Amino acid sequence: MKTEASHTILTAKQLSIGYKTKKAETVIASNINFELQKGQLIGLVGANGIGKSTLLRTLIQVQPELSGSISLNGKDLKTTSTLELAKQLSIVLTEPLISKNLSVFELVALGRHPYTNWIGNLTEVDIAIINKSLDLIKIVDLKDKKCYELSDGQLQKVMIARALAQDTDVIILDEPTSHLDMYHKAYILKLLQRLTKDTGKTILFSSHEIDLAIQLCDTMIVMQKEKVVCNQPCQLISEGIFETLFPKDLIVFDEKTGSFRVTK
Ligand SMILES: Nc1ncnc2c1ncn2[C@@H]1O[C@H](COP(=O)(O)OP(=O)(O)OP(=O)(O)O)[C@@H](O)[C@H]1O
Repeated sequence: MKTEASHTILTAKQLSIGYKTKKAETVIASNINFELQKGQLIGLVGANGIGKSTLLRTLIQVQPELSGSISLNGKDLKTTSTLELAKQLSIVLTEPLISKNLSVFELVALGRHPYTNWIGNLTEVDIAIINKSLDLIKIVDLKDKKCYELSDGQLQKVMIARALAQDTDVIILDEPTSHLDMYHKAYILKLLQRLTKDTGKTILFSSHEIDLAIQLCDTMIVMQKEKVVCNQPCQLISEGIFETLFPKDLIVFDEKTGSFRVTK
């Protein structure tokens, strides 16, 4: 629900996403409309292969939309330069494309790249922001460790700290909970929820952890074959959206508990 103080930060209008070659166009999803509000935690869910990563890649402009528009803080992304975009939107990918030979501090420092000169010299302000990011994620003690010494859960926290150091309004994460055990899945999503409250940033993540997303998100985007819907989790439950997400032969959604269970 929109309150008077709400502020729309990321908007998709009549968005159609997919893949285009010289010969053909494959539409993965169309008629996507949403308005994401500042300071919210937003979960993007849907079955395997439905198009979550395609949508996120389109939102971060790694691939072009087929049609429709995306705007960030009221400005169409088509008219936003790469550098401008890097100051407004940061990304955490499932498989980090980084050298694990870097120390944790060095990796988090990469988040300052859009602001540093071409040699990458860090100013005192940059260093203060890096340290604040490490502190917010509670990984100051890992600062001097090499990334290859970290567990998957620790590395995920470091990647989130890098995104924080980039100091953008919006952070987008593609499956931040993959490779993690049950405890760390909940830990990371709870951490993202805390960050939205502590920093006012808008965080959008894709995940297969629908039960956790229902409990923690302010808003969810649910991708289905026929439609993409965006609403508060409780509204989506009452609209019966989760019941139609998967074939009912194996798992069913229990509206009372807001979770899935295996059929007997
Ligand atoms: N580079 C590509 N070229 C053409 N089609 C692609 C490409 N990448 C993905 N696809 C197709 O787009 C569809 C959506 O894939 P996508 O990876 O976005 O789904 P997803 O919801 O993120 O899946 P998962 O939950 O399994 O990660 C799939 O049918 C996939 O085969």
